[in-house]
Amino acid sequence: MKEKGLLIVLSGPSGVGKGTVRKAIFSREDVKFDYSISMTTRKPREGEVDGVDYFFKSREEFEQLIQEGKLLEYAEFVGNYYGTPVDYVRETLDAGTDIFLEIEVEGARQVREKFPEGLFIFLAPPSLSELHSRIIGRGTETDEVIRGRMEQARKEIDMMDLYDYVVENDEVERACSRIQSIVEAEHCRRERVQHRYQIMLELEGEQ
Ligand SMILES: Nc1ncnc2c1ncn2[C@@H]1O[C@H](COP(=O)(O)OP(=O)(O)OP(=O)(O)O)[C@@H](O)[C@H]1O
Ligand SMILES: Nc1nc2c(ncn2[C@@H]2O[C@H](COP(=O)(O)O)[C@@H](O)[C@H]2O)c(=O)[nH]1
Repeated sequence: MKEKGLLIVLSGPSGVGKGTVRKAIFSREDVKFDYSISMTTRKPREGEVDGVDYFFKSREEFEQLIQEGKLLEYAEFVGNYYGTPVDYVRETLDAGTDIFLEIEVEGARQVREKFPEGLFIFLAPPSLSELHSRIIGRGTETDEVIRGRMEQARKEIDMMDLYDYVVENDEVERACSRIQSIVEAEHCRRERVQHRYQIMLELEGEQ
């Protein structure tokens, strides 16, 4: 039977650099995993493209998707819905390809319940003041939204111990390399477990 792909979840507070790090990882030539494009009811930012950055939906459309069980997880984050289409994730994993989700903390908690065998990585800021500077520096949110996201960030940072790994995003390329190393190490660990299991089966067969 074909081995399933690895589900990789990158989470962390808004503005820490998840999107920046994810794009930098996917621009590397040796990357073999796929990216799950999320659904959202947020309005597109300048330059964002439907079907590339997100699938942009109305609230009615999003609620319909929830009703139909089309989302692996979803959360309402500072006034908008965000969610992961379940079919694409399952098909990719079944095809033996790793899939990468970049989602907020409540969604990550839901994914953990459904896929405890996934790899959960928390991207942490060097400090709260640096997080604040980054989110302001991006220049995409109003002051009110920034306040909401910073408030949320304090709660999210409190949950980082629930993750398999915490990676500091001090410098983008360094954070990418750390994440890639973690994924490689996880693959090696799984191969060892699988190998051990096969040997145990052989031993049992001999008895
Ligand atoms: N290591 C870094 N050092 C300095 N600035 C960074 C670093 N990583 C990201 N940034 C900057 O921080 C800002 C926020 O980054 P980004 O949009 O990737 O965050 P995010 O976690 O994806 O945010 P959100 O969750 O709101 O989508 C951007 O302006 C980005 O250029
Ligand atoms: N629970 C989910 N969270 C998601 C998903 N896709 C993105 N996100 C997170 O939402 C916030 C805000 O994103 P922004 O693009 O408006 O800045 C951020 O933390 C994203 O990581 C998802 O499918 N599910």
